[in-house]
Amino acid sequence: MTESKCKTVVLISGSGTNLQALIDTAASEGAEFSVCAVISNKSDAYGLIRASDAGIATSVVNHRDFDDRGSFDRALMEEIDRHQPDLVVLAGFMRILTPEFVRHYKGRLLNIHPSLLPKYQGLHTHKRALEAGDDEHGATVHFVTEELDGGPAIVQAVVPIETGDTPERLAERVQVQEHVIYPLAVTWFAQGRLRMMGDQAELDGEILPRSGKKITS
Ligand SMILES: Nc1nc2c(c(=O)[nH]1)N[C@@H](CN(C=O)c1ccc(C(=O)N[C@@H](CCC(=O)O)C(=O)O)cc1)CN2
Ligand SMILES: NCC(=O)N[C@@H]1O[C@H](COP(=O)([O-])[O-])[C@@H](O)[C@H]1O
Repeated sequence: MTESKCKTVVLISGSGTNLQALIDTAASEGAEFSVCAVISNKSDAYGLIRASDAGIATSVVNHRDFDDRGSFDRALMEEIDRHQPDLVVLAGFMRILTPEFVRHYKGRLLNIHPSLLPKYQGLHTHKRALEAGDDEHGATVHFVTEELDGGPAIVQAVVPIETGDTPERLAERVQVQEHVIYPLAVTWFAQGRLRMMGDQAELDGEILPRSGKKITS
């Protein structure tokens, strides 16, 4: 990475509240990274409006326009690489990526997942945590690997589950913490403090625990 800011491309599929948190952090005094482009697989993603309002380049690569995952991912890679990013950030991006894509961005591809990984990989995590009777839930920022939501964890926010919680109410409280930990992890990467070492994450030269650095709300 040169002396200039860490160039980040953000991939979205929906509302973009995590994108907004990254945009706001990138716009703040002393920010260590910039959001240079936002790419969505869905043309109606509200996150595209958030990016446009912030003067950030946007594009849509719709997975429905391709015959298979491989061709979609190659088109996505071509669009991403036009911006020559230092880091690619998945922020509510809802497509499973192929091994080819993951290899291409290995070590510079992050995701935020709405659970305390390794619990509840995949979808519908809030509902699953409630149905399991867990007393806590949360979110995890991790490096992306071929294994779905199985990459090395970087940072986790723990959110207590409250009596009467619904998946929607729980998701709201989890997202408040997502908007804290995602900018934090991206900043660590931009500062050159965070890297992926094999199947582990390393911060300031120290291997992080399996579930990442814990932040309790
Ligand atoms: N190879 C990887 N790809 C992706 C990862 C990853 O860790 N490795 N993380 C996900 C993000 N994610 C959860 O955090 C996730 C996104 C999407 C899905 C999924 O089942 N997608 C379906 C379509 C669902 C939809 O369109 O609503 C699919 O792709 O068929 C699971 C987990 C991003 N990719
Ligand atoms: N498996 C991926 C996944 O479920 N990601 C989740 O989607 C939401 C996106 O919200 P946003 O578009 O408002 O940032 C976030 O809560 C994120 O954890």
